[in-house]
Amino acid sequence: MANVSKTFARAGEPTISDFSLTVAPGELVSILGPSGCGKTTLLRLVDGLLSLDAGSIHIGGTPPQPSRRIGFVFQSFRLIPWATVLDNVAFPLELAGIARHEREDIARHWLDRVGLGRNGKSYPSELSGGMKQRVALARAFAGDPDVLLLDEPFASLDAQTREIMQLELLRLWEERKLTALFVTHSVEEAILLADRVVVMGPAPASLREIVEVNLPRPRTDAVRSASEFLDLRMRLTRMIRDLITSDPRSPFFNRL
Ligand SMILES: Nc1ncnc2c1ncn2[C@@H]1O[C@H](COP(=O)(O)OP(=O)(O)OP(=O)(O)O)[C@@H](O)[C@H]1O
Repeated sequence: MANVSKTFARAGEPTISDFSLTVAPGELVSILGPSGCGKTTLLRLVDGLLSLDAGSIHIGGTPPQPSRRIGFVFQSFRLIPWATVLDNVAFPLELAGIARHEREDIARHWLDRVGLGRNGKSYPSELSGGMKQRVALARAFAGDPDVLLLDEPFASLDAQTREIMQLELLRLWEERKLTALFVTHSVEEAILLADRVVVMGPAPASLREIVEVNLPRPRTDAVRSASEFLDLRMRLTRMIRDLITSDPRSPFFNRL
């Protein structure tokens, strides 16, 4: 994406301004930044749900448009409450016109991959938060996307489930090696997952820094105690805090 800008009519000033980033196929990029700096907006521009005011976005050479090529995983799971787990995973495949047998086979495969092979007949209300997010991940992977957009997918999970889900996502991503943009507020999560961490700040300079994460893969829990991990965590934590406390619109302006 090159020189991307987006202004919401009611906001008056730009939410995203002059944002440029090239993501390699198979790369996992984490996006960090203070609340309200435009991280979700950026994902919605990549998904084609929102239109650009300026600049361009290309995914494998073509402009974005909502399709099976792009998978989205949300913090709020967004499962269909009255559909079974199997039907939830199969639903986007149904929209894509895939025959019932085939779509159910694909859905069963991905439910197996996330450890929910026995829960296909359950309803979302019968599942824990971690299980719901596994269903959402299975649904996203079942669509066989080229690009996966994840918007704080683990933010509502308890700490232990969150750590398990991070490793689970890494396992699936390493198998499929799809291109992924992962929005998070957790510096630790951003580093653990990513090849690069993009730090966003409020407009007029949406892109503040791109940090390479040169930790070995596969990433395991042991990575969290590596000295490079701890140094990066400190550096990024300070960077985000400075962005918050130096922003005159932030309630924490000049506080620390
Ligand atoms: N549809 C919309 N109309 C008007 N303003 C919007 C719209 N969507 C988002 N905004 C504004 O754009 C700004 C960025 O919102 P966005 O949700 O992208 O930020 P974020 O970095 O993802 O925030 P958070 O980390 O809190 O989730 C906010 O000020 C928000 O109020």
